[in-house]
Amino acid sequence: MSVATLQRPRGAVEFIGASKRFGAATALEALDLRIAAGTYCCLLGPSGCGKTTTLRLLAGHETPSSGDILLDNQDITRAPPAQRGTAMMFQSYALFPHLSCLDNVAFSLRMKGMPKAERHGRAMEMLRLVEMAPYAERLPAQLSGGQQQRVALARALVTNPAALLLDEPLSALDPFLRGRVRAELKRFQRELGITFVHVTHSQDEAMALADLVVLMRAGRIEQMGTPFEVFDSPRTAFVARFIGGHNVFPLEGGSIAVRTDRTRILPLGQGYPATVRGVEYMGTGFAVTLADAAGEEFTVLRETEEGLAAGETVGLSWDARDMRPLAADA
Ligand SMILES: Nc1ncnc2c1ncn2[C@@H]1O[C@H](COP(=O)(O)OP(=O)(O)OP(=O)(O)O)[C@@H](O)[C@H]1O
Repeated sequence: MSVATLQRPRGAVEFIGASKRFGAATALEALDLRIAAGTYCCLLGPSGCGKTTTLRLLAGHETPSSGDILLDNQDITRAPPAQRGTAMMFQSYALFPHLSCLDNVAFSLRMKGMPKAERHGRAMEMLRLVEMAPYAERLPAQLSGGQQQRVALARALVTNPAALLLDEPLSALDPFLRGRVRAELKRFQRELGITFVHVTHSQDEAMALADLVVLMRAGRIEQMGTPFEVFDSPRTAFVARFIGGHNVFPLEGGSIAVRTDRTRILPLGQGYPATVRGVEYMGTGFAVTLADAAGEEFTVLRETEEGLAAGETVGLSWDARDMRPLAADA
C-alpha cells in the first residue's frame, strides 16, 4: 500500500446551528453535528430530509442561511469549495470521456498549475491505491462501471482531502458490484484515515459502512449513533420503521419497538392479537406478515411456517428485555 496509513486521522467536521432555507422552504433546521476525525459517517433518511443539502453545505456548493461549519477547527462556512479540504464524489462518476484515466485523475492538479511530471506521479499513486494503475491509459468508455467508480474515487482523493463527500456513490451499480465497491470504500477510508461523509437512502449501506449513522427527517437529526445503537435502540417509531427489522406496537402506555426476529407467534388468546396476511420463504427462514385490527402491520421472522395460514388470528409476544419504549413522534 502506497499511502501512509499511520497518519493522525483527519477531517473533524462540525456543523454549529447550521440552517438552510430556500425561499420559504427550510431544507435544514439548526443542524448541530460533530463528526470526529477519521469517521465513516452515513447521512441516512427519506427523500427530501436534507441529506444532500448537508453535504452541499460541507462541500461549499451552498452557503448556510445561518450557523457555522468547521473542518479540523477551521471555519470553512464561506470558503470556496477548492480551498476547504473537502472533495466530492458524485453519483454519476462524470469522468471526462476524452481524457485517459490518468489525465482524469490528474485534472484538478493541472488546474492548480502543478507541473506534469509531479501531477502524473500523484495521479498514478492514487490509481495504485484504487488498483487501477494498469488501466491508466484507458478512456472511461473502455472501463466497467465499477472500474469507472474507482477512477472517480482516485480523482476525488488526489487533492488529499481531509473529508471525502460521497453522494449516493453506489446507487448506479448493480447489486453484486455494489457489495464489492462498498467493501472497498470502507477499506480506503480506513487506510486513508480521513472522514467520509456518505449520503444514502439505504439502511443496509449505512449499517454496513458507518461508524456514525445520522438519520435525518424533515431537515433535522432524528437520531444518531453507531449502527448498533440506532438499530438496537431506535428512539422513535420513525427510526424503528426507517431502519427496518422492527415491529412497532401501539400499546396503551405508549408505543414500543420489538425486533422482527425477537417477536414470537403464540396461539390466539395470548399476547397482542394480529391476523396472518402471508408467509414468505426467505432462504434462511420465513417472514410472516400480520396486521392488527387497525391495520398496523407486523413481521415475524421464524424458522418454520408450520401451523400458520393466511387469515388466522394469533397472538404476538416478546420478552420484556427485547422491548424498546419509543418517544412520541414530533
Ligand atoms: N435549490 C433548492 N431550491 C429549493 N428547494 C430546495 C433546493 N434544494 C433542496 N431543496 C429542498 O430542500 C429539502 C431538502 O432537500 P435535499 O436535497 O437536501 O434532500 P435529500 O434528503 O438529499 O433528498 P433526496 O434523497 O431525494 O436526494 C427538500 O424539500 C428540497 O425540495
